Amino acid sequence: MDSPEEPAVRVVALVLAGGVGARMRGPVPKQFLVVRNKPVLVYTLEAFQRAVAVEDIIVVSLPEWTGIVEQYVKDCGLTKVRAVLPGGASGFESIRCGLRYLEKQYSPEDIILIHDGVRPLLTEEVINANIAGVEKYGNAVTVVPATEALLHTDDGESSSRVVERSHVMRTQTPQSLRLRDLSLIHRQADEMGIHDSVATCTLLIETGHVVHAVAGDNSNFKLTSPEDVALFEAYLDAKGMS
Ligand SMILES: C[C@](O)(CO)[C@H](O)COP(=O)(O)O
Repeated sequence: MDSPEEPAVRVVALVLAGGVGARMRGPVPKQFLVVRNKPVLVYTLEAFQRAVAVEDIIVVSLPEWTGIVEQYVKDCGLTKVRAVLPGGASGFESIRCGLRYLEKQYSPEDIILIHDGVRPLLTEEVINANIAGVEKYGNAVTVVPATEALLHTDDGESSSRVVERSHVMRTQTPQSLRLRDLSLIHRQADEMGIHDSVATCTLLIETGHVVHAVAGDNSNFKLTSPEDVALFEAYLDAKGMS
């Protein structure tokens, strides 16, 4: 007798575009900055659109920009984008907004890749490494090694303690896990009185879980300050993407 077919696991990108980007000091939030005729966020969404394993993309945006994002989605043929949702006051809150939607639309076993909208040079290799990491370990956090000397500081001005760099991993995104585990850590955060956390990897640790690293790459950097735009343009030239 045939066994009943397992429903296929879907891979969903949850792209965060809800930050105001104060450090960029620009006229528009950094995810909407137009670089070589295209907003940064569109480059990021295109990386998931190209990735064969990714089925759906959900965008969480600054509330007043959702209409504009929907227009970009239409104009740029981003056919995998299923929803553009208004975000909250922090990354943590924006993930919550996404989570409420995901819990209604997807299955607990589906794999969610949480990614910063301002990391536009994400590769399919890193996306696939995240999916494989979730399948093998239950979660995957993209990291790169620390290559500089690292010093601990309490006051931001002086240090008397070296942090051994071989014990440090610099995190990037995607940070990925099954929907059921994303729901679980946010439920645990509520129970523990955690109202904010820097990232999904920090929330996993704060709620008592072990995170598993997968290799990112230096081109998957976060556009944070004005100099990063020049770096982004240099990468676009080097990769022949402009
Ligand atoms: C999630 C993150 O990109 C990991 O490096 C980072 O923590 C995001 O920080 P932000 O200040 O919310 O941009």
